[in-house]
Amino acid sequence: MAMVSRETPIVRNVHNHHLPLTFHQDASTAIPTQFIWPDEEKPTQDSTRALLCIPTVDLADTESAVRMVKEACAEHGFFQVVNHGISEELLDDAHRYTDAFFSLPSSEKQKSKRVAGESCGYSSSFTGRFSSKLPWKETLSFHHRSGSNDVSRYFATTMGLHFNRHGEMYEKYCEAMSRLSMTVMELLGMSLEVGRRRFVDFFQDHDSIMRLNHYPRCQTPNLTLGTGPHCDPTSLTILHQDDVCGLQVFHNKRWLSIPPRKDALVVNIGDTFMALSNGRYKSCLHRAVVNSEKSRKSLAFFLCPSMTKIVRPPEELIDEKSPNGGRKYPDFTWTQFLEFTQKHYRADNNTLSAFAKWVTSVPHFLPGGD
Ligand SMILES: C=C1C[C@]23C[C@H]1CC[C@H]2[C@]1(C)CCC[C@@](C)(C(=O)O)[C@H]1[C@@H]3C(=O)O
Ligand SMILES: O=C(O)CCC(=O)C(=O)O
Ligand SMILES: [Fe+2]
Repeated sequence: MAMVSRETPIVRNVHNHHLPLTFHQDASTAIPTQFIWPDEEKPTQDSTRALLCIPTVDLADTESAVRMVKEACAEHGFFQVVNHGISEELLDDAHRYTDAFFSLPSSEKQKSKRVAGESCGYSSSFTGRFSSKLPWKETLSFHHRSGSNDVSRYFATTMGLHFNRHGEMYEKYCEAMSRLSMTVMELLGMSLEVGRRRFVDFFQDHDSIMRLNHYPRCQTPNLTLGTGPHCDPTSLTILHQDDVCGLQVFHNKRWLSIPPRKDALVVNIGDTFMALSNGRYKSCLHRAVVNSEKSRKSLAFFLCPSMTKIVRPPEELIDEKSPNGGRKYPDFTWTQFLEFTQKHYRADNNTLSAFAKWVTSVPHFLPGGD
């Protein structure tokens, strides 16, 4: 049986889940068919070179920050922030601990295996969820509620006491991401002229998700994707890339790479915030490509409202005279939308509109319904 090199995820044969399909990456060995994406979704050579220079928002200059956020979010929903207050030491620690986790033997990582229907835990290539278009990645996701010790408890209980320090560090990282999310929510509130506190108050009791992405290098990077094309269904994503290029945004009908910048955090609007802005701000299609030279990591913090809060735009953003009473999307809760993305749908650029049709077609699901 071919030895599995460290760079390649272990893929359980998706047809009979018990037979691990191991394979060794070399020039002659094609990757398993489950990882090969359809031709129309495969990354082409030119897309790895075309760059998207997203606005660099200096959080120390509020006036220019509001203006730049407004322009970016109305166009593609992506910008990067500098002077964000997250120390280089904390960012380095987060990457170092992430390297340590993904370097563990698969048997250790499987201890935190994602449970079906749950959005947290460890997953290698999502073999338990999808049977084709498998992403060339392994991930670890966990919940973070502000002021709780969810994260350190998750690591201590799921991974064992020798992971206490991981948990404490990620708890600190998530608290820092929460604080930064609120700063961005102030800018979004001011840019939409609904007031600095409007969205900060809405997300006070947020129930967010932290996701660590590890993309092993791949001998045939043009056949697969690290993360397929999608719009984040969440409200706001704050992402730190390592020094390897891979994040791409679909803009002006082209896939454009966002070059990594160690001192910056990439921020993007998700579908839930697009609904909160009544469609004025865009949640944008993006993906992650892999390469044959180096593995890549990204740390993504997904801000999500508390599970039962009704997602409804401020009155100021609703023009009653427009069709549908001025509403672009129906009321919904994040619980409903998250379940939709986990059970019915692989997130893509139609997720929110498909969800809007689904949630209004099932009246007893409507919040406040009987
Ligand atoms: C709520 C979430 C679901 C996903 C993780 C967070 C926000 C982004 C979502 C995701 C990354 C979109 C692309 C597909 C997905 C399956 C993935 O590649 O991980 C999505 C995540 C998920 O459903 O686990
Ligand atoms: O790894 C990246 O750069 C992007 C990952 C992403 O889009 C996600 O996890 O939602
Ligand atoms: Fe994403």
